Amino acid sequence: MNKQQLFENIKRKKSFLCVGLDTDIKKIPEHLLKEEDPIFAFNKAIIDATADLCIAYKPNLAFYESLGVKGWIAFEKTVSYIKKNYSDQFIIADAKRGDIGNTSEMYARSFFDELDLDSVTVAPYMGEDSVKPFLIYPEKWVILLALTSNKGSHDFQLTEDANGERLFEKVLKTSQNWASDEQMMYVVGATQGKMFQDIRKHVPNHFLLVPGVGAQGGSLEEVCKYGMNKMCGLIVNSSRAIIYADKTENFAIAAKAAAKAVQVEMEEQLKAIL
Ligand SMILES: O=c1ccn([C@@H]2O[C@H](COP(=O)(O)O)[C@@H](O)[C@H]2O)c(=O)[nH]1
Repeated sequence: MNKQQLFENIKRKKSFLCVGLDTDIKKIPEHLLKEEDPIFAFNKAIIDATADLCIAYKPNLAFYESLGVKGWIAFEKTVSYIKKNYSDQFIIADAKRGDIGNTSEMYARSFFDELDLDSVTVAPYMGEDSVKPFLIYPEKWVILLALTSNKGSHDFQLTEDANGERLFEKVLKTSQNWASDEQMMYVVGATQGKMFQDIRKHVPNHFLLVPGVGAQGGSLEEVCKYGMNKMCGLIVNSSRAIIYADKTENFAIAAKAAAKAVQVEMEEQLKAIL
C-alpha cells in the first residue's frame, strides 16, 4: 500500500486508528479456550467487530512468539484472514527487528516475501546496513523507532550530543538518507505530547505510528494538535484498551464500542484537514 492509498483509506473511514492485536492467552475470555486455536478465534472476532472503524492492524510478534509454533500459526492465520477479508487494511508487524545486513535480509524475507505484510517496525540502533535490507521491497514500509512511548525513552533517545542534538533527532535526520516518506515511517509515542512539534520539524511529511493512547494514557488530542499534517500523517494504535474492553462473551461488542469511541474522536480531529 502506498502513502496516497493510506490517506484515501483515512478519508473514507474518517479514522486513523490501528487496532493492536496483542493477544495474550491469559487475558482472552475463558469460553474461547475450548476452541482449537483460541488466539485466532479471539483475533477473528476482534477484527470482524472493528474493521470498519480502523485502517490498520498491528499484531505484536512477542505475543505470538511466546507461544512457540502454535503462536506462529495463529499469527499467520490472523494475517491471512485480514488480507483475504479486509484487503484495505494496512498490516504492521510490530517486531522491532534489525541486525547485521545478511540477518536483516532474512527478517525482511519473512515479513515481506513470506507473509506479504505491509510494514515492519525496525530498531535503528545498528545503523544503515541493518535497515537497508528491509527497503528493497516496493510499497513495503519500514517503521523506524524514533521516540518511544515508555519511560526508558529518556535513557538514550532524549540524550544530547555536544551540539545539543538529541539521539532521536539524529535518527530522524540520518535515516532520511536511506529512504523517502514513501517507504519510511517513524514510531513516536503518544505519551510524548508536545514533543511531536520537534518531531515534525525534522519529518513534516512522514507518517508516524503512534502507540500509547488508551492503556498508556497518551492524549489523542495532543498528538493531533502537534503531530497531524495535511495527509493526517498519523496511524494511532490502541491495543489493550480495545481488545480487552470486556472479558465476557460480549468481548467483541465491547471492543467495537471502544474502537468506535476512538474513531469518533478521530473524525472530529480530521475536520482540521479535510
Ligand atoms: O514506543 C512504543 C513502541 C511500541 N509499542 C507497542 O504498541 C502497543 C501498545 O499497546 P497498548 O496496550 O495500547 O498500550 C504494544 O504492542 C507495544 O509493544 C509501544 O507501546 N510503545
